[in-house]
Amino acid sequence: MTDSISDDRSRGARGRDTGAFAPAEPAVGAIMRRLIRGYVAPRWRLIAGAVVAMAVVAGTTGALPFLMQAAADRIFNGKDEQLLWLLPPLIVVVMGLRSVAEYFARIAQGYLSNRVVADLRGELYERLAFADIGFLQSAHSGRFVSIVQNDVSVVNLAATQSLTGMVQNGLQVIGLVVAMFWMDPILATIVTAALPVGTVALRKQKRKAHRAVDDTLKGVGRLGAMMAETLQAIRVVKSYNREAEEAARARREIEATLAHMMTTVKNRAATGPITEGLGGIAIAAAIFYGGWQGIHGSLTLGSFMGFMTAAMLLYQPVKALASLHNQLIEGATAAARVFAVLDHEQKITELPGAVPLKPGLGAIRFEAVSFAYEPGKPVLDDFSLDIPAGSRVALVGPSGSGKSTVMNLILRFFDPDAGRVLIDGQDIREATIASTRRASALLTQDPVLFDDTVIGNIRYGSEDASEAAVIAAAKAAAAHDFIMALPNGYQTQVGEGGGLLSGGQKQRIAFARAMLRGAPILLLDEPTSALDAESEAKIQEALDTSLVGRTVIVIAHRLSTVKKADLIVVLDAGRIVEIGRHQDLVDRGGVYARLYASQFDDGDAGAGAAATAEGV
Ligand SMILES: Nc1ncnc2c1ncn2[C@@H]1O[C@H](COP(=O)(O)OP(=O)(O)OP(=O)(O)O)[C@@H](O)[C@H]1O
Repeated sequence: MTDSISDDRSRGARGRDTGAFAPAEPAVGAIMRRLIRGYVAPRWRLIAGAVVAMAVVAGTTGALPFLMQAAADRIFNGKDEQLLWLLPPLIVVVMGLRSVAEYFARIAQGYLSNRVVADLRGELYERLAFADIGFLQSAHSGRFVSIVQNDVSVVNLAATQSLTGMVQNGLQVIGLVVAMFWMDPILATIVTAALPVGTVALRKQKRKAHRAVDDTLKGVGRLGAMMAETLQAIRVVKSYNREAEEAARARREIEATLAHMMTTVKNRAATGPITEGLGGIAIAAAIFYGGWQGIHGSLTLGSFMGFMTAAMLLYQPVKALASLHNQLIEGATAAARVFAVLDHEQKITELPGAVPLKPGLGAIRFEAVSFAYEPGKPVLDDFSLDIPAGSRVALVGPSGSGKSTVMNLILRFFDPDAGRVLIDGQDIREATIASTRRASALLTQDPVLFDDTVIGNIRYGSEDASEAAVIAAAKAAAAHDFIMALPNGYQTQVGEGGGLLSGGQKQRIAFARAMLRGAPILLLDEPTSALDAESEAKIQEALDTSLVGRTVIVIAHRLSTVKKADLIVVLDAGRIVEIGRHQDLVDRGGVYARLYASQFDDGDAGAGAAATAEGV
């Protein structure tokens, strides 16, 4: 039993990975085609320029053996003095041309690969921002960060660079092989016979290379998740003296990832002996055959030297091609993970003829709604509820009874499995997503502030709002006075997550943001539960005065805050077990009455409640 508990904990949120980013062994060809078609081909002009530059590099490389042959045959043997004056400047011109072409080829290649990275990152970021909440919750956010940052870099390093490298080196190989066959077809056959043998040997490495890279990327993703979690939870980490354990946990992951990286390194290094071994045999055979022909046949020293120059020059691009093959697999593996995120099918989508939700007063209706986050585990079961416009409704019930889920469905974060949710008589599934969400303003238990100024945070989602409107919203949220007392007033930077403000201040800024949005529906997910009595009283007062006419749904554990609600909905296991006004429910003596009594028997709850008894 103990073991299973510790297993669960070590996996926990830290180990979450649905496997969505770890496709089976990727079809390298298909992935490369997609990468080329979608990201490389649109820059065809640049590619054309790069190919021309690479062709010049290959052509000038192929010309060098001929120049060597001419030097040996006509200058040394033929004593051609005129050529002696001509050849060196010609070599300088050829080499100069080669280096200029190489310079442009490199710039084009660098731009192309970085462009692909930029495109992929932009697309991923956008896709993640629009992704379903359910998908985003399927893995730690650190893993998504790692895919955007790390996996995409591997696509760049391996896929696009190796792709251009393959073109460049491939052209050189073609140039040199053509030159060799031109010079001596038999010698050329001897040297190039090694090429197909090497190809077969390299293919065998493919599976190993894929696994190693996949494991490395997963490890880096886990490390990213760990780091994000440790930093976010740093106050808890320190207060529990867990710094050393957190560091040790990260170190274990780093060491495991290092082992996977070393497999990749060994795979890459293994291409050396394969190409070198085969290259050595080919050159030895060429020397023997060439030497034999030199002694017994008609092969001149110049022809032999020219040929051997070509054979030696061939060695470098062939070696590069061999290691690029491994890099290509690495890049394809990373690209497959990136594409898995890009291809994730959204479940919350708009119908083809979706229309904007007509602005109304915020009446909400649940019609026989059933919903489960996971198949077979129903959270709402045949749930029907009518919330008239402008009313204040409190959702109460035990933890896990489905209160937040009701809000998730109003915001269309998820769709019901059965039944309908209507806002002002319109099925929200038939409306556009943006207009549905515009109908509500959400205030969560844990207020979310961005690393921006106070005014930037209040204006979030209402960027066009005037300064006067911002101030009016801040006043309605009882925030104006403390904002004015901040060092730079509305221009004060709030720090990461609003870390430079108190919990109550953050909540009031978040409330001002919700007020500024001017939505007819306000969803309050226990927004005051973490506040001190004074902050809570201020927010309650603001709620009472500023929200007249709006539909307010509040989730509250402390029942003192819901006494004035028009309707109290008591949930249990996804069903409404009681519904009515406070006094009616107390008089009925059912679940609510018992919950209420238990809270007021409890000394703490009673004391906390006393200050806010005039709540919603
Ligand atoms: N994203 C999710 N994926 C899977 N299950 C979930 C998810 N969110 C909630 N649940 C489950 O759905 C049930 C209802 O959760 P919900 O958050 O709606 O309850 P709640 O009444 O708001 O609880 P609390 O008062 O503790 O916030 C719970 O059993 C919870 O474990």
